Order: sequence, then C-alpha cells, then structure tokens
Amino acid sequence: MDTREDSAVLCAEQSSLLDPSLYGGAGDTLISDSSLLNNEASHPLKVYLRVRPFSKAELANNESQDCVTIENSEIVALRAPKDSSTMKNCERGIGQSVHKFTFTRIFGDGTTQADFFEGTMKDLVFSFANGQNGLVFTYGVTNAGKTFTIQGTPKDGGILPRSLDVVFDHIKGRQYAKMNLKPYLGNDVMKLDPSQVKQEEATKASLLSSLKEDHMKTVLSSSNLRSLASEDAPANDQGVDDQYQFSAWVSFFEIYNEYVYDLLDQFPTSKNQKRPALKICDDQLGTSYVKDLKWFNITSTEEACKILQIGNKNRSLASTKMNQQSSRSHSIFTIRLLKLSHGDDPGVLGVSEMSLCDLAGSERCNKTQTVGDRLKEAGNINNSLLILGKCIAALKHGQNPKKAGYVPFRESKLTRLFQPFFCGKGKACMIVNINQCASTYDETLHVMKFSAVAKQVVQTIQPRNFDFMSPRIVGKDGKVITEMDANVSMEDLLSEDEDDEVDISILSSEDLLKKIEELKEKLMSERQSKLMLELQIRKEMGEAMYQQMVQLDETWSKRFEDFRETTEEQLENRLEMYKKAIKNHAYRQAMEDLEEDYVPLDEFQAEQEKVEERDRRIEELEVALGLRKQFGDEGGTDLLSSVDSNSRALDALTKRCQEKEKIILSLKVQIQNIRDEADLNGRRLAEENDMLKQHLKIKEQEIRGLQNLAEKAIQLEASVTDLQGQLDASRKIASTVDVCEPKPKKGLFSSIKNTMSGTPKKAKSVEKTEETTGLARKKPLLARK
Ligand SMILES: Nc1ncnc2c1ncn2[C@@H]1O[C@H](COP(=O)(O)OP(=O)(O)OP(=O)(O)O)[C@@H](O)[C@H]1O
Repeated sequence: MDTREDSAVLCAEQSSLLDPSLYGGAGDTLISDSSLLNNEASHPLKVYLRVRPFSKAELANNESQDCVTIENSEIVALRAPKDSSTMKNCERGIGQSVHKFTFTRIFGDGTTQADFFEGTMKDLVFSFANGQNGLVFTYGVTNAGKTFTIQGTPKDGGILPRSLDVVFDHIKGRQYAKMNLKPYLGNDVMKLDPSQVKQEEATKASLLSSLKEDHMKTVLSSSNLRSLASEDAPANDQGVDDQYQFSAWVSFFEIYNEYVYDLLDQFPTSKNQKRPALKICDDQLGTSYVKDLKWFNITSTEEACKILQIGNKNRSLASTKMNQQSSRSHSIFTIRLLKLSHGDDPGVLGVSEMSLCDLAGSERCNKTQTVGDRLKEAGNINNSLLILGKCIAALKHGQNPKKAGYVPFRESKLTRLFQPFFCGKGKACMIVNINQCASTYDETLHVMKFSAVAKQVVQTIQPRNFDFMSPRIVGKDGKVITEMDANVSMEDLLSEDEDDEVDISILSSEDLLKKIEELKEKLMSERQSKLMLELQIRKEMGEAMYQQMVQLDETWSKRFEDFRETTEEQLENRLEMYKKAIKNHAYRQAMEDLEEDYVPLDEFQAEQEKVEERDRRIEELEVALGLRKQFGDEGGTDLLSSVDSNSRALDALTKRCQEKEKIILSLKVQIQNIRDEADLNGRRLAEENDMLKQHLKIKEQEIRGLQNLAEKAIQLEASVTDLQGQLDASRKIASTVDVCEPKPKKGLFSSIKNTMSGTPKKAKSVEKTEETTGLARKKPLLARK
C-alpha cells in the first residue's frame, strides 16, 4: 500500500525550482514577489466561483428566477426555484431552500476574461514562471462555462492563452533556440542527438501543418491578449537575467472512460483503428506522469494556441466518431518550462509545470444518461469526479491529525495525476463554473456543496533542497548523463506501491535484479497476507452463509407449519360442512317419506270397520251355504235370497277392495320412486366424498413437497458445515506456514501452491468431526420437521 496515501496530512513531496538561491538572484524581476518563494506555510485551497451570464435562449425560456445572488465578493446565496427537487424536499420538511457558500473570490456574470485572469491566475502564473508547479481545474455542470474560462474564444482568450502570454513575455529574448532538450518522464530532461532533433522538428511541422487554413483563423492571436493583458505583468529585465535561458514545451491529453489519450498524436484514419491509450507511470520520486505522451516545443503563444486547436480538433473528431460530446472527457493541457544555464550546451537548472484541466460536466447520470455506453461513460466520468470528491473530503478530514486516513488518489486516473499537487508538488486552484438557470438548480447546488468541501482543504508546500530535486538529463537511450544525487536510493527510484506501473527503462540491469529480488520477497509476504485475508473472508462468508441457512430453515419450517395448520383447518371445516349437509339431507328425506306414507286415522278406522263387516258377512254366507246343503232347496230359499243379497254386497265389497289394492299399489310405486331418488342422492354424496378424498391427497402431496424443501435446506446446511470444516482446516494449515523462512523462488511458490492445493485434503479429517457436529445440529431440525 502506498504510504503516501495513508496519511491525509498534505505532505510535501517535491517542488522543483523552489530554491531561492537559484531564482532569487539580485535583480531577478520575478523574485520581487518574494512571498512565493518563502518556505511556504499551509494555505487553504483557492476556490474561485465564476457565474456565467444567461444566454438569450435561456432568458426566453424563463430560466432566470433569481436563483443566484452574489452578496459580496466572497459570499453567494442560492435560492431554490419552485420546480426544483430542493424546493420540493424543502416543502416536505427536508433541507432548506436557501444555501450560502463562501469562496476565495466570486466573479459575477459581468466579469471579463481579462478581469478573471487578473483575479485568479496571476499569482499562479508568476509562480510557474519562477519555477513552481501549478494546477488549475474547472469544475461545474455541462454548459456552465468551463471551456470558455480555460480556452475562451479566438477574440477573447481564456486563462490558458493569457497564462502563455505572460510566460512568453517573461522569457522573451531568453528562449533557448534549439530543440535538443526535451521533457522526459515526470521531472527529467532528455538530450536529443541531431537526428532526433531533426525528427522532432519534422513532427512539429507536420503537426502544425495539420491545422487547415480555416482553423487558423480561429486561433487566438497574442495581440488580442496583449490588449487585455495585465498591466502589472512582470517585465523582463534582460540585462540582469540573461544568464538563464528557457525552453517551453506543451502536451495535451484527455481522460475518457478511464483511458488516457494523447490529443496531439496522429488520429487513426481507419474506422476500425483504435486510438492508442497511454499508461500512467511513477518516476523516481513517485510522481505520476503519462508515459509516451508527446511534448512539443513552442516558441510563442500563437504556436501554443495552434497546438491547442489541433488537440481540440482531435477531441471533437473522436467525439463524432464515438457519438459523444466534448464534455464527456477531462482534458489536460500542460506547459513545461525548462530553465537552462547560459551557453550553447546548457545544463538544466530546473523544470516547472503548469496544468490546466477542463473537467467533464459534473451532472449526475440519473438526469442525463440512462443506458448502455452513455451510462458506462457517465459512470466513469462520475467515478473520476466522485473519487476527486472523496480525495478532497479525505484531505479535509485528514487535516485533523487524529482523523488522518486513507486518501484514495489511486482509484482514478484523474486523481492519480492530481495527487502530487495535493502532496506538495505545487499550487493547486479550483475554478467553479455555474450558470444561473432554474432548470439545472439541483445540479448547481451539488457543485456548490462539492466546492464548499474543497474550500476547506489546506494545501501545504514545503520546498526541499534544490540538489535533491535536481532534474536528471538522460541520453537518447534513456540512460542518465548527469549523475544522480547519491542520496537518492533504489527505494526512491521505484514506488513502494505494488500496483504502480513502474517505468523500468530508467533502471540499470543490476538495479533491476536487486529490485526483482526485493519484489519477490514482497510478493511472498503479500501472498501470505492475502492468503490469510482470503481465509478470513472465507470464514466470515461461511459464517454468514450458515446464519443465512439457519434463518432460511427457520423461515421455511415456520411457513410449513403455518401452511399445514391452515390446510388442516380448512379440510376439517369442509368435512364438517359435508357431514352437516348429509345429515340434513337424510332428515329431509325421512320427513318426505313419512309424509308420503301417512293415512288419516278416521279413514283407517272406517276401512277397518268395513273389513270387519265384510268378514262377518262372509261367515254368515258360509253358515247359510251349510244350511242349504243340510235342509235342501226349500229350507234354504230364504236363506239363499239373503245369501244373494249378501253375495251382491260381497261383490261390491270385493270391488272396493280391488280399488283399495290399486291405491296401495300406486302408493308402493311412489315409495319405490322415493327410494330410487334416495339411492341417487346417496350415490352423489358418495362421489362428493371421493372428490374430497382426492383433494385431501393433493394437499398431502403439497405437504410432502414442502417437506422435501425442508430436507434440501438441511442438506445445504450440511454443505455449509462442510465448508466451515474445510475453512478451519485451511486456517490450521496456513498458520503452519513459516512466514519468516527465506526459501528459493520456485520452492516457495510451489510450496504456497502445494499448501493451497493440499488444504482440502488435510481438511477432510476436520470435516469428519465437523460432520458429526453438523449432523448433531441437523437432528433437532429434522426432529422439528
Ligand atoms: N462568462 C461567459 N460569458 C459569456 N458567455 C459564456 C460565458 N461562459 C460561458 N459562456 C458561453 O456559454 C456556453 C457554454 O460554455 P462552455 O462550452 O464553456 O461550457 P462548459 O462548461 O465547458 O460545457 P461542457 O462541460 O459541456 O463542455 C458557450 O456558448 C460559451 O460561449
């Protein structure tokens, strides 16, 4: 881990050309600003606010709702317009509708480019010309005026051309005419041989020729600036200061989707060709720089502006090819000034650097981006800005020594390049651009809150001895020509951070071998600590999974129980209902049957009497028949006549009996019908009963399914237990690894590999004991089920 990041206290790392003995010579006009070269104490990060005027279209769209009120040169008030989320939240009782912010200085919408340059950049540019490093970055939502502030228009240049103009005014007449000393790595200088110089000249000519005539017209001319330039810009006193000469170089690159692209490199002509992405490396002092970035020697502001224009053209070409807007990337224009001794073959006395960074719009992705590449792009932009915000917050937080903590500079390309400036490399300043539109109020408020935190960051620059910081001159093969300081050790040459991409071309083979050995040892210990960490994580994950499984098991058991209870209850209710229905039906049927068979008592008695009467008559007739046979016809005539009359009565009775029998028969038929109907109802009831039984079976199947689920949960629990067993075994094995004993390279690697691959085998014995405990744990669960 980078120890520099561990401390949030703004450390001093380097600040080239800060030795007053080199720049403080009597009569050096720039040194008149002595405060710049004092052993500088801490000072808050300068944060300037620039408010853009409304465009005609914005005024027509009713964007002007008095959202921004500048109270004085340092305080601005923001009032939420009625349709903003801030106002809606405020109406709900969350937050407030008016916010006040303090800045180093506030510039209203009437500020001219010249006034803005005067008020913000003057000190920084003077410092740069004096050998101090500087960084300026603009922050704000899209369309807030960031590019306008940095680049300006051809007629009215921004801070970049104005800074160049001041620098060229300062070095006028003292420019080193040759191109054979060129910036190299972070802070060094490469001495080019004549063939390289020719190549350098040809590359520059080819680059400048790529700017077509029509573009040339849009290039800012230095005279435009001079008319507006500061009157108190430092004048050059050549008579006194001509023992020095200067060489100015520029580079221009962008960070898009976390890739660094050189904007001054030839743009690929074919559609299938990708722009080559550049790497960020650390130099011998741990300062990050963009490797293989193209540097161009410039001799005037016009030349620099042409190069800026070419870079802009490449940027917009990339934009159209990729269907993106310019504001989607962060662009960084850097000027390096080499201070050289006098003569034809000068020595390099120092290198200073000033970077102007036009950050991408800070709008959040929920407003503007939704899907696909746009979301990825927005994510990357927002990530860089988020990390920048985190770094600034961490720096602010770390100012309290008790709270010093990790500053995540290395988490984005942008902050990695900004890091040296927050660690003492030079002065940094932030320009916040806002518009006053009501529709972007919420985003603007977000920007202001960000800058409020930035404003509290305290920057410390502690200059070191110049000898220590002396830039090295290297030959065309990259080998050092001028000796390095003996105090600079190998540790200084390479960054401590394993993640850094180290530019190994700066080391000799012995140094490399030594470094490889050190790195191997570091790798071993890192691997061991990683292994321990992995084991710890595995253990924690195992425990978390086990907890989850137990919870899952409990939840399922509870759900299963609930389901079983409700199903049983439902079935019992339905059974009761059917039983009641059957009872009712049987009762009704019995009542109906009873009604059908009912004969009134009077009728029954009358019939009974008639039957008795008929039996009596039959007896009388039988008696009369016996007498006739005994006493002959005469004796029986009377009797016969009475018998005749009796037999007629008998016939009548028989007829009536037959009628009654018919009635009885029809009654029997009716009874049969009723019985049939009862049978039918019985059958229906039996069918319903079958259906109910089937329903019960389905419910039972569902219950069995739930039981299976519960069993699976138990199995999962068992596997968690196994995992935990393996984990414990691995931990035991890991603890036996001897971290201190140096071992041969292959032996150690293979030993770690063996240890790692052997872990599960050894863990088996532990597994068995764990299995039993696992089963023991499972049993209560099963018992519950
Ligand atoms: N101070 C100003 N005075 C007049 N016009 C301005 C000012 N600031 C910005 N503008 C105009 O506002 C518009 C947007 O400005 P600019 O392109 O600089 O915004 P930006 O923040 O760089 O946007 P993006 O992030 O999308 O690149 C331009 O037309 C520019 O000319």
